[in-house]
Amino acid sequence: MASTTFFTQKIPSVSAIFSIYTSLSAFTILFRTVLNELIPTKVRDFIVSRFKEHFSSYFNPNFTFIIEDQCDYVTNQTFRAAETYLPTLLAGITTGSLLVRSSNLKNPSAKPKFGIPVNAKISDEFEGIPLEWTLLSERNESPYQSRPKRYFHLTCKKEFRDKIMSEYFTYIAKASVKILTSRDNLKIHTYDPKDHSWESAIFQHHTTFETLAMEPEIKNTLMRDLDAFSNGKDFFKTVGRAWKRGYLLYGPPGTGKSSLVAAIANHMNYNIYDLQLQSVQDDAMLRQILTTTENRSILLIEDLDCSGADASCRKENKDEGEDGENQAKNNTKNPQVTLSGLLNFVDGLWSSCVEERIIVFTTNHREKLDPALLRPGRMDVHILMDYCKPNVFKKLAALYLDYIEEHDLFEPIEKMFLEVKATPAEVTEQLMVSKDPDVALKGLMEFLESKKMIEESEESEPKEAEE
Ligand SMILES: Nc1ncnc2c1ncn2[C@@H]1O[C@H](COP(=O)(O)OP(=O)(O)OP(=O)(O)O)[C@@H](O)[C@H]1O
Repeated sequence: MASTTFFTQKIPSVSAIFSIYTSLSAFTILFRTVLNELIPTKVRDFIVSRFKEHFSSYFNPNFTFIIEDQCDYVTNQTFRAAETYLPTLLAGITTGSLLVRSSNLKNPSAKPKFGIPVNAKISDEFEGIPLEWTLLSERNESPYQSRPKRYFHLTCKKEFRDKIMSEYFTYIAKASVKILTSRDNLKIHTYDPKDHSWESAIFQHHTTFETLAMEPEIKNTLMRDLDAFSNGKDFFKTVGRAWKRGYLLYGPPGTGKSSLVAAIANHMNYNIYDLQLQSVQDDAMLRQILTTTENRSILLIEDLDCSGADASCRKENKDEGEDGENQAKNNTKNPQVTLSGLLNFVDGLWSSCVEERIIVFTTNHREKLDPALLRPGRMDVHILMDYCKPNVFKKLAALYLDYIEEHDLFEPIEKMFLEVKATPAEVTEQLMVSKDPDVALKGLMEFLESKKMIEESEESEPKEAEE
């Protein structure tokens, strides 16, 4: 009897349950309607997302590091290190795809290189800790960048977070430096103003210091200077200077300025960033462009006297009678890359944002450059690439004519070089006419003689006019 009373007291009747359910449903509908009516969608989404985030992070055993491609307006060096290091782990890739690239024009049958596709997961292990990398990409909202924004997710168990933070990132930074130092292909990057990004190509220039004809003393001094620079990390730190070196290569067209840049890149194993200053809108853009270059690289700015940042061009236009309106038009093409903006990179605070950097300026007219660019400390070394002289000729003859060291025509040709202005480019053109030294050297001698006659007649022309 007691048990019957218990059951009749504790278990509600079906009608009672139904009425509770109806009331609850009505309350839920009412609550949802009030929520929808009173709280704006954005606020609701925010509350829901925070709620989810809180609970998922509470229960999620993993921790994720996010490594963006850019930070503080410069390339994120951790991103760069990961990009270099991860292709060595492609055996651990768990997504069913891989990028295959082959850009070696020298050897089309060379083994292709493999890259990381977006969303692919790559496994790594650090001191027994399993890790997972993912490359992600999303639309870029920046007005200066049309390329997608890329970033890595690195995931590990929460308990290893501190160890990864303190040791693993340093480990991949060191590993990437090792990989870059032993890379077999150099790259040349050119800035694309439409896309606001650097376009890359494999750099296959064969010129080395061996094949470059220069006065031996200048060449040896330059090579020693480059080696001291590359081994000089501690020195630059001790004396409190940015680890960079500036070279100004000047001389007439065809004397080997571009060839020398190639020889420096091959000697140092540095990539080249070739920047046309005319394609840069203003100093802010210049800063953004230059801070997205990598360490251990050459920044090349050719024909500096015509870059627009240098006052000489504008002055020249003025001298040639360009009126104010035309000058203004030209200035809108390149409104605000100023000399001081450029100097800031050569010498100022921004010059230290990339490490182990060589900056090379070339010009055919050093005398036209703004004196501010030539002041001590701006460019560390000035190198004149001059017209061909006997020593340079001998080197070119040896290179082009099967290591020839002597020939009857050497003496008269060497004498000619003391009187005639011929560039190494002109000389190599003559030497390539034949593999037979008699034919090639005879052709060169005739070329120099005809040049001498032209030069003499040009010199006498103004005198005749005066008479
Ligand atoms: N010093 C040199 N040693 C060997 N080859 C040279 C040298 N100078 C010029 N040449 C030859 O001439 C070609 C043109 O030279 P290069 O483009 O390097 O000259 P440049 O001074 O940079 O000319 P520009 O001022 O017109 O750019 C080179 O590809 C190379 O074949």
